[in-house]
Amino acid sequence: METSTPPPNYNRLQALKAFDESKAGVKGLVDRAITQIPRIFVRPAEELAGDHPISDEVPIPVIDLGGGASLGRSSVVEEIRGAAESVGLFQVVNHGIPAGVVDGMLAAARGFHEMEEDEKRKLYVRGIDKRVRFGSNFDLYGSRFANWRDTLYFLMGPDPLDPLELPQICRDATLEYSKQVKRLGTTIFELLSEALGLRPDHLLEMDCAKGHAILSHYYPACPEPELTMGTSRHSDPDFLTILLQDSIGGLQILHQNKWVNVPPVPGALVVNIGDLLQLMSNDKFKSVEHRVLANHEGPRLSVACFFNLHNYALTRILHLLPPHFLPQTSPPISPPTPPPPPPLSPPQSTSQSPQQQPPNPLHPLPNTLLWLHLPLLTLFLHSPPPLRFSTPSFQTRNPPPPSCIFGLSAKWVRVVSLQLFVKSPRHRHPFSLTSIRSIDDGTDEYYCDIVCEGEVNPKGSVYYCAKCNYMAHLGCLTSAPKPCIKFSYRDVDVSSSQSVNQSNTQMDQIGFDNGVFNHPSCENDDENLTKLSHRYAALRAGNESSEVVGEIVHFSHQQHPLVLNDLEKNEKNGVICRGCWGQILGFAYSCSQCNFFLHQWCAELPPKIQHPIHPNHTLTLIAISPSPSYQCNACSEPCDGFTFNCKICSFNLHAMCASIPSTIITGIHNHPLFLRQKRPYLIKCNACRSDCSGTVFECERCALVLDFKCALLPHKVRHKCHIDPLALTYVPVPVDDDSDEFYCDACEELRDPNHWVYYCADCEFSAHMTCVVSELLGGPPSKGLIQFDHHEHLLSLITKPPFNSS
Ligand SMILES: O=C(O)CCC(=O)C(=O)O
Ligand SMILES: [Fe+2]
Repeated sequence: METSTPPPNYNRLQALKAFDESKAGVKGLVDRAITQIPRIFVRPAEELAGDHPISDEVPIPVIDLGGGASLGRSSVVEEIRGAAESVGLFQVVNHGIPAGVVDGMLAAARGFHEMEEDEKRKLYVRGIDKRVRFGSNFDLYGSRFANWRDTLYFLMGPDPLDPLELPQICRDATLEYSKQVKRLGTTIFELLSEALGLRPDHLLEMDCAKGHAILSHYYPACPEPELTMGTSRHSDPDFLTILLQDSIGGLQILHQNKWVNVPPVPGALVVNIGDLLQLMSNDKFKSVEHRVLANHEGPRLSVACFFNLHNYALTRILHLLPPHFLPQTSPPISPPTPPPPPPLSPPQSTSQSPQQQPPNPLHPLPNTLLWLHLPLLTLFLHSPPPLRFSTPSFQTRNPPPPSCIFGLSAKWVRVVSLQLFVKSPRHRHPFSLTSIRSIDDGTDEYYCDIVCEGEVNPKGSVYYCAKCNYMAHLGCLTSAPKPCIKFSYRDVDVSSSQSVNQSNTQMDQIGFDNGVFNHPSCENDDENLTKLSHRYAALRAGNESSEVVGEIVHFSHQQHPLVLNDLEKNEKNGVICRGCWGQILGFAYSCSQCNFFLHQWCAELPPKIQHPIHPNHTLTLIAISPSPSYQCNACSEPCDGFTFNCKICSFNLHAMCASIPSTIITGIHNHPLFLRQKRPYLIKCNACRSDCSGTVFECERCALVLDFKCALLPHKVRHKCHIDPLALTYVPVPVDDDSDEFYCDACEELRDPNHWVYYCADCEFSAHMTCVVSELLGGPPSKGLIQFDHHEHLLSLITKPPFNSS
């Protein structure tokens, strides 16, 4: 085929750039009456060859939200649960959005896309900073082929969008549709919460419906539709999408390796689960891959509403307690009484009888974190929690951390890591929270060995004992008849005085060797871990509430007991933790005789952990002074303070680095990034282009690889070098630029155009990553102050005191 073999002088980048600079989108091409599609739109031959067959065998569920006379809320919840679990997509009718509003939205979208090119050009922008933008192929320079589609994008919330920012031609219709679709989204999140066995407001309380964006897609008629795509195969990187499509069709989902049509149903809206909800539900709900075919017929219009937090947040933890992990027969743990579910859609709803209520949730939410699950955690750009906790370890290395410490890994990391390790009376070894994917023992069926013997979802996570290759459903283990014992002392049964005495002996054996304090449990059987925890528990007075004052003997400061107290109340805020060198604000352990403080989280770190990036051996907690022989295998910085260590392999992880979730979603990239061990072959970080000598985060969909530190960089910062916020971005090289030299607008030195930059699209200002956040990257400190958009104060540097255990 002529179009599949590029002519010898074909310059793809130039062609992309020409299309981009026309700012007229695909509609602009069609208006010029082309008969062949430009080569940038042609799907590569190997992709065409590897495509899946099309099938209509699987009917797409159509769910009547009105319920009808005989259907109650519970059957709607059941239908939604079935669809979200099996297909990941369904259509809803009787959804409560009036036909006039829906039609008005489609007409308004069409009105915008069919305006004069000059009018649309005013909103044409590349980059993701604008809340209102028109464009074609937002990933133009990064995708393998361009899509036959233009898009108008509005970020409607969480912060309200000034209505005057919307183009007048579609303003009223979009505002009305946005309001109605948000209301529908709220209803669907309630139903989905119930489908997970949770209180109706659970997903709403986790801010799932807090932000949404409206994308109006325009798919012009295509002269060669078989050669391209309207929208390439993808899944949505949000919580949930509600899609309005016109009657042309072309949307398909990938189900059991076949492309299945999602036929337009009059009056229906399409709902699909996004990646975040799949993660949060521990893969119970499916974020289905989908695409849109190009078509001779056109234009096709669709309006997608993405429920997402967008760039609103800085760092936020999402945790969900998936009910399918809980045996149905388990007694409820102080279940709260769920509020009555709201009506589904105003006209048809009937009041619910008690029998129609969803089953009681089995757990109080969200105060217990028993089932908090590492791979479920999602990092968003979000305002940090109160500044009580220390910086991640790589920030606390050289140079020292900003004094007003924000948390890339703040409270949530601390909370999370306490839940990663559990000890159950049913098994002698501790269990660690592990993704099945990382176990990979050659089998493809997994069973709960410890409790129910039932099958385990191969895409989910379990509590896992690596020594015995035993696993248990998260819920099975944590809802075992006797409460399971978490490694943190606070959950340990304090009744066993015998254990306390035995652990005294262990405590006496703590050794000091080459600047390394060995945790007493290093050399001993795992069962001592429990005993040690018992000792902590026995020493502690009071109960779980934050008012408690507890006392422990800590392995890193054996000479005196440490007492837990509120430094804020005692006006001692701002002291430094000897475990992680972060500032302490609020609760901490302190020694009344020495100037020695530990964050509560640092003091309560588990003595041993099993970590997904070092699965073959247990890691032991040690406290060390900086030494070239101890380098963190995640961030590659020297270890200093509390470190998890494998003696056999000389493998180390800063306690903080060990606590970073193995799945993150950051504003830097649209898809989840997965924590992976260093590859056997040399691999370069896409952002800084340096060899990844440590652990990486990678996207399974885009072959994007970021080293540990770059992946955790803030997506957006405000820095003294530029007046507007800067976003961490890859900025494509302008091909028409005569000069082949590129400069950093902050330091005015040369920059490598292949490296990511902190970028302001409005001013085309680009700065080296290191110029903006040198503190985080371990380079020379940028002088003075730095501001991150998630923290209102400027951050300054403080000097770290030398490590000294007394
Ligand atoms: O246009 C469509 O039907 C689907 C659009 C879509 O998948 C998206 O916006 O993510
Ligand atoms: Fe999509």
